[in-house]
Amino acid sequence: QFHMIKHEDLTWKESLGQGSFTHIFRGSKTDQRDGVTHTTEVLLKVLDANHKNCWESFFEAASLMSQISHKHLLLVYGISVHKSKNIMVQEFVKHGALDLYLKKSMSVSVSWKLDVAKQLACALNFLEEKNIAHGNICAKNLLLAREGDPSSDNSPFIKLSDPGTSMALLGKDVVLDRIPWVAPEVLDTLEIELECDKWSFGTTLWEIFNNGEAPLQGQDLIQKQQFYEHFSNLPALEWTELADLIAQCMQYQPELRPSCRSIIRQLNSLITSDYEILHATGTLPK
Ligand SMILES: N#Cc1ccc(Nc2nc(N)cc(-n3cnc(CCO)c3)n2)cc1
Repeated sequence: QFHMIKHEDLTWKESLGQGSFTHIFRGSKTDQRDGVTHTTEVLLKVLDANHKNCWESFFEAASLMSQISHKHLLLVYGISVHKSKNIMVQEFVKHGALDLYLKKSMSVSVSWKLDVAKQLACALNFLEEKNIAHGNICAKNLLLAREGDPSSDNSPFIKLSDPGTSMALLGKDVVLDRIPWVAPEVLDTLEIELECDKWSFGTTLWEIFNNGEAPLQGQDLIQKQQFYEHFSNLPALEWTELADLIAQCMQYQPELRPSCRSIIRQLNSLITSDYEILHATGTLPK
């Protein structure tokens, strides 16, 4: 169920960093279509050689993304296996990971952030309708395809990346380090259900409205584990309606978390609320 890409059709460029057990590189792929050679810019995601045993899960994650297509889901062109290297070939998303973008550009507006949040909620709604849990929702896995800028009215556009290697295969420490994105119930079961993505959506909302700052930044694994043991919550945002939505998503009882439809409805009312005007001008419209 995968398109196999020949290694010689890939060109490798600079390293762009790393994820869990993976390294990512900018690159390009060439393919012949009706006798014409096409060169496409791609992102090459390579599974670390010392985690070769995870290759099924690595490709499982990718195949999840290539079985279904949606405008806010990352496009995976295929895989390439060469000697001991397992490579996922993804579309190259122009502006990269959202967490880094938010940290760099502190000047995105409240409506920009709400627009991104709504796009993520739509992607999750699409997955929920297909009963597919993603399992690794976070700002680092949101890729910015279009910046959108305040001057012209074009808005940002994001794509949800593949979930990467499944929790079951990641070491306990990697799972603990994903606190507070990973839902509390996952620590016991290592099973990902739809409700887990709602929890992670709440954490990601918190990140977006804190300009990409990681929640529980700098806390060690013990402190992170205690955060769940004490049923703690993230510091509430000033905007109470938004803080309420985050709190609804980050409820310790999975069945109490809102449906995607409810999340989208609440985001729509925040988008139409006067907060943006009040926030921008300090006064409410007459
Ligand atoms: N400067 C810069 C710059 C860097 C990267 C991209 N593009 C891109 N395209 C993708 N398909 C995936 C990613 N990506 C980034 N970090 C991860 C790991 C966490 O998911 C994945 N980046 C564009 C510009």
